[in-house]
Amino acid sequence: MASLGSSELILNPDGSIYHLNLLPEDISPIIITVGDPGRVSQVSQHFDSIEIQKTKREFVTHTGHYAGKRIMVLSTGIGTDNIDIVFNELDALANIDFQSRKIKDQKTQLNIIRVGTSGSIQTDIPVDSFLMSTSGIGFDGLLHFYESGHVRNEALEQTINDYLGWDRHNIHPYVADADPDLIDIFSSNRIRFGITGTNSGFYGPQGRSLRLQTKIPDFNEKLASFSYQDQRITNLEMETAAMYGLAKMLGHRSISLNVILANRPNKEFSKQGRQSIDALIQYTLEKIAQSQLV
Ligand SMILES: O=P(O)(O)O[C@H]1O[C@H](CO)[C@@H](O)[C@H]1O
Ligand SMILES: O=c1cc[nH]c(=O)[nH]1
Repeated sequence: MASLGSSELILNPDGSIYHLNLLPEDISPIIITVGDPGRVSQVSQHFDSIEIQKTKREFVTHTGHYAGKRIMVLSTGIGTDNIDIVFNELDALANIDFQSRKIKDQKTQLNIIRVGTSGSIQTDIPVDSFLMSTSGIGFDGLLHFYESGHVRNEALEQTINDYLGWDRHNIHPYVADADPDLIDIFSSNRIRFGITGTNSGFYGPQGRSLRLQTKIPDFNEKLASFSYQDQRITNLEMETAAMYGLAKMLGHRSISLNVILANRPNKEFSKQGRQSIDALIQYTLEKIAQSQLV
């Protein structure tokens, strides 16, 4: 097997990976991702000890210990463009030998758990509730750049594309599912479930209009009216579908948990977002502590 060239696997002078600024020993197979760099310490403040703190651009990492488990929390910033960087570089840290620049024979599987925020498109999913994404519908296009057909949920993908008929707008979403083992670990009666729409923007791509007119005026309503095998599209955010697709292609496991900050049809926004996010962080850490994850 040929070595990966220095323009492909890019390492910093200290041997760390290009964007995340991490060495292979800095990571743990239990990884919490958050969008907001400020949310990293909101997670790690609950750790029993913090071993590593590193930062570059929007990528802040704290690795530490919680209830006897080594856990890392990493900020991804906003959007699936960053998710592409984060997942490829986390996988490189786990599964590429940085000395030989060759892919390791023995792979390490990572468990990547998003603790994020999102907007509900259903009237009955209130602000400050917790939602687990069983599938992600990617309007962002990232998976179209990879050989990803084998990991996508093609039945749901076909159904949603037939229903929307938005090929005329150059919009052809892909679909990828959550990892079933992580669904079991993080489920409880505190969690709502739904299909999450992931898009490449916060305003027009989520049907928001301040001064600019959107091209599809009933974007959110059309998504909210879709159903598939008793499941609905419940919420919109900017990372989940790409996380699910990339995790499956790379042989990792991923789950996305979100606090609902906005209820779009009810035109409400949480007045206690920080407390709700902290509650989801503590819920997630407890579920990790109780799990067999190592
Ligand atoms: O709070 P995070 O995790 O960043 O998630 C949501 O918030 C950001 C937009 O405000 C997007 O990243 C969206 O996915
Ligand atoms: O409406 C929302 C709220 C949070 N994050 C999003 O991406 N959209």
